[in-house]
Amino acid sequence: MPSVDLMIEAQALTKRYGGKVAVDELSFTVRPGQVTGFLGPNGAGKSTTMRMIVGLDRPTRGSVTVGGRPYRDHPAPLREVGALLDAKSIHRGRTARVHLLALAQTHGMAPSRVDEVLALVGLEEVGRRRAGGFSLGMSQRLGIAAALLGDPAVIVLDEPVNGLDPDGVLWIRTLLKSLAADGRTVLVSSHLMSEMAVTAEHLVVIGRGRLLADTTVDELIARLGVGSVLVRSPRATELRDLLIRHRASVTAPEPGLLRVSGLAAETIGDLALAQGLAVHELVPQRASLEQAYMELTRDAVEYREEERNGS
Ligand SMILES: Nc1ncnc2c1ncn2[C@@H]1O[C@H](COP(=O)(O)OP(=O)(O)OP(=O)(O)O)[C@@H](O)[C@H]1O
Repeated sequence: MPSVDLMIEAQALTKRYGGKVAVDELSFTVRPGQVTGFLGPNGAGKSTTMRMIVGLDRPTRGSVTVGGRPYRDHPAPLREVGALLDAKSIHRGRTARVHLLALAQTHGMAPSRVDEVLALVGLEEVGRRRAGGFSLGMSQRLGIAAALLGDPAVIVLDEPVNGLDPDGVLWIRTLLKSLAADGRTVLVSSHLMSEMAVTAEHLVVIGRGRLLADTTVDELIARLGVGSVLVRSPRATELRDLLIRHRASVTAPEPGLLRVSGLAAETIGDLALAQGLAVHELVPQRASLEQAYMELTRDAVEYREEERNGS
């Protein structure tokens, strides 16, 4: 188990490739003990940011540190930061075990750790098979094994859910949560809000290299007004006053219709019944977290920018 809590801190982090700004003045903090989801549409700059975190790319301006210093300045970086950036970037002719053994040897880790991490990611049966023949899902697991080899306090995974079947998705969700529960700092990127909403507690959302949100999942849901209930009632005005007295926030999009946040549908129905107020419709708006994310990132979707540039 890692003994230290290490934060990832980006300050005005900026990366340019020629005329293209991939990451633009990005500042955020990733804390230990929770899974932080790193979200953004394709081309938002997530991979570039992650490469800078682990020293594979240099910032054009600004900085990113792990535990207060740049990754390159850590004496034994693999023991502090484990990363999966590109699951297919492995020596295809090597077996999974040999791949991990080579990593362990060059970083002064015990060979016994290789079998531990193979078991941890469910690859013990195929450890002696060549990695070149692995499916994307198996490669993802091998990449995660490599990231966990040094028992690091900080884990950075770029799109680890890609290519996994539903069992694999559930497995990784459970793994990430348990790594965070151990007190590790876990940063995981995805372009799927629905997956991050059930995996992460904290979210950093970027679009076109810029920060769009740095908040908890619950706060984001509240801020974007999702989790509301639509209530249709012939006595909407009285019902509205009643719900406000129960600390709900209520808007009236049209006569006879209320949009209520802060109370569950069941509570609204019970309160209305107790006051003898008829309710004709009571519809929880659950599916809209993904929509809210689309709304948040709408202007940041890469192809729109290209459309504008091309026109
Ligand atoms: N080596 C590079 N040279 C030039 N441009 C690059 C390079 N790496 C990334 N970019 C550009 O920087 C922008 C951000 O890319 P990045 O891969 O970081 O985004 P991402 O959020 O990880 O996207 P995706 O979800 O598609 O992986 C993109 O416009 C990309 O084309």
